[in-house]
Amino acid sequence: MDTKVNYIDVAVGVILRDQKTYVCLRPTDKHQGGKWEFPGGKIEAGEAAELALARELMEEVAITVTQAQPLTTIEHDYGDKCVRLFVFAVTGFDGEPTGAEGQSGKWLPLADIDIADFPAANREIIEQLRTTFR
Ligand SMILES: Nc1nc2c([nH]c(=O)n2[C@H]2C[C@H](O)[C@@H](COP(=O)(O)OP(=O)(O)OP(=O)(O)O)O2)c(=O)[nH]1
Ligand SMILES: [Mg+2]
Repeated sequence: MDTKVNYIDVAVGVILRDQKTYVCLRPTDKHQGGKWEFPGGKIEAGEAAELALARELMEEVAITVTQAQPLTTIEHDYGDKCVRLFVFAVTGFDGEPTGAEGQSGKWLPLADIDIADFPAANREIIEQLRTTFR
């Protein structure tokens, strides 16, 4: 039996400005649908995480990333799938974030961030944001 875990690698951007972060609502028909998320998506085979981040943030929220730093990497088993999130703090960007794929988006004050609204894998990010960026 193959016991190796196949992780889905995902690039995630915590877009930061004025003590707020831009989050999007995941469509209900998608994995973890109905939860808020940090924009991002699957890293393609052979693609660097930073490049996937820039590509996904252009596709999903129509911004050009000009400054990003790795925040953390999170491995999480949802039971139906395992994800590995490469999380970046996006502190510089051109353009104004918008739900470019028709999804809802909003600037969420870091003071109001609540783990209950995000996928379970995001717990560590939420806790880090509460302490680091307060
Ligand atoms: N983008 C994003 N994905 C997250 C977060 N937390 C979390 O567990 N995930 C999971 C949900 C999904 O299983 C996976 C990301 O997949 P995705 O649906 O965004 O991928 P994608 O943008 O490439 O979309 P698609 O082409 O497959 O439709 O990571 C988060 O904060 N942001
Ligand atoms: Mg996505």
